[in-house]
Amino acid sequence: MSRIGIMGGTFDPVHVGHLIAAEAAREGCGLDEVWFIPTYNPPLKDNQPSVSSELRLQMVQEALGGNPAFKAVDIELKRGGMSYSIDTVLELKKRYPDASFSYIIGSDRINDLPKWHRIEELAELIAFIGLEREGTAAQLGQLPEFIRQRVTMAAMPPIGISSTDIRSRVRSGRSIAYLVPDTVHQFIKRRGLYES
Ligand SMILES: Nc1ncnc2c1ncn2[C@@H]1O[C@H](COP(=O)(O)OP(=O)(O)OP(=O)(O)O)[C@@H](O)[C@H]1O
Ligand SMILES: O=C(O)c1ccc[n+]([C@@H]2O[C@H](COP(=O)([O-])O)[C@@H](O)[C@H]2O)c1
Repeated sequence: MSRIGIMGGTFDPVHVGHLIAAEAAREGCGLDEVWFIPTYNPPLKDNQPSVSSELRLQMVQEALGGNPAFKAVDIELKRGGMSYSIDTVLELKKRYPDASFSYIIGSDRINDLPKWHRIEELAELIAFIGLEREGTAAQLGQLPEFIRQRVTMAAMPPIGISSTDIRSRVRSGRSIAYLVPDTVHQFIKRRGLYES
């Protein structure tokens, strides 16, 4: 049975923090593959994404390059609407009954888990692989028991990079070199994304 990690995100834009988190989860939890799934409309985010879902998907594809263990999956973009993880997990389990899925998630999002749509059902269907994110420690002790028992932490070097900071850097003409893969950097420059 293949073990698949779901790396869900807005990826507005994808950055090396996402890639390092995915690799840490893959290695730490013995995953066969990590599927990067850009949201169409992210729940619990106040603002709409700055660029279209097609562009966010294309940047993810650029970032993953030829890594055979990483793949971009457009299931949420095709579904449209609010990208609730419960809908994605139900759809993936139906389509791939022989795979085993876990959800990769940074510590900022771990702390939000009780607010996720139909979380009781989701936590029964899937386990979470948590990664500490610089600036927001995972508060596992604050989570209800039914969620806490489904979270396994994997180690990763703390990476203080966010898409918010990258967007703000581009807007103010500062460098984003090495914060995103070079292919993504060129893509952003070529299309003038995030400049205003
Ligand atoms: N630097 C990082 N270290 C660990 N996990 C991260 C890091 N950046 C993002 N993640 C995790 O990746 C997933 C997708 O994140 P998302 O696409 O929202 O990026 P973001 O940098 O948090 O974006 P924004 O700044 O726009 O909120 C979430 O689970 C998030 O916790
Ligand atoms: O299903 C939910 O209610 C839910 C609430 C918040 C976040 N998520 C998922 O968590 C992933 C990371 O979210 P974000 O907002 O950091 O891009 C992404 O796949 C979202 O769809 C899911």
